[in-house]
Amino acid sequence: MTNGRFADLEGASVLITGGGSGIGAALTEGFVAQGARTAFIDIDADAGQSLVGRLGAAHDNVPLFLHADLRDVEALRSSIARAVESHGPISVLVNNAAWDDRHEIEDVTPEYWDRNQAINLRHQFFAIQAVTPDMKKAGRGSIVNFTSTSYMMNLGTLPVYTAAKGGVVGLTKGLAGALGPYGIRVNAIAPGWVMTERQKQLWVTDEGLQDTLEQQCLKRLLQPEDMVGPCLFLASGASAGMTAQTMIVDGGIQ
Ligand SMILES: NC(=O)c1ccc[n+]([C@@H]2O[C@H](COP(=O)([O-])OP(=O)(O)OC[C@H]3O[C@@H](n4cnc5c(N)ncnc54)[C@H](O)[C@@H]3O)[C@@H](O)[C@H]2O)c1
Repeated sequence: MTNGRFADLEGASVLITGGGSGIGAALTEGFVAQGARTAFIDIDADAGQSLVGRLGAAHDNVPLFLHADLRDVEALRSSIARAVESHGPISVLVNNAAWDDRHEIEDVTPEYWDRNQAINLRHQFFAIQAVTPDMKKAGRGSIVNFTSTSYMMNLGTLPVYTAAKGGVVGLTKGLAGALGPYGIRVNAIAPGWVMTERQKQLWVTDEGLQDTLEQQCLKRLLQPEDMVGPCLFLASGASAGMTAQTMIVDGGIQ
């Protein structure tokens, strides 16, 4: 896949949440390939270390893996502080981590609700809160929040997740308004169905794939790498006039 070259990302200090596997790992690799000083936070130590090993063998700018649970706001804050210590003030934040758990309405407890929102919505706000003081000082910064087309699709199997993903769009627009005067841009990416290992292991069925391909304009399944170009574009000065937007990357359904 060709992602092009975004010269201003070379040497940029980039932080990606959930960057150890799935779409996040493709994003980590994409930013490393641009020459960015890339840090990623993930709860999965094995995935994080193996990604560092793989990318370290191919690139000089080895990414920094920060092992933390993003539901723990203090752990998130201290991970961000470590990224800043190693790479300098963050100029690009990618809020990617999520947990697309399925649930029945009657099984959702207040504790489940809070846990779900903590990984699907809350950490995005607190990561933004932590990086914006430095971005304000620099007078620039780009934030990319991952939402999902699922919140527009009346899916019945994961309403707590889709509520959070709808919230990501509201968060994106609200913070774009608050941070635009400081030169900080906040945009979102809404992927369609992307064939990560987790999707293949847990949710893919022949019928689901067939339905998706029938609905998509593009008659191929989306891969994690399909999210990289759009994210690099939103992170870089190539999109300097864009903020408060949600870019849909779903092969043409919405
Ligand atoms: N894959 C899809 O089809 C799809 C569709 C629409 C939207 N998205 C969105 O794209 C983004 C990436 O999705 P994905 O499919 O790659 O997800 P994934 O589940 O494959 O990967 C998520 C990553 O986040 C990490 N993570 C999960 N919980 C964490 C926690 N508490 N603390 C720290 N790290 C944690 C995981 O270890 C993993 O590396 C998400 O925001 C998701 O909602 C994905």
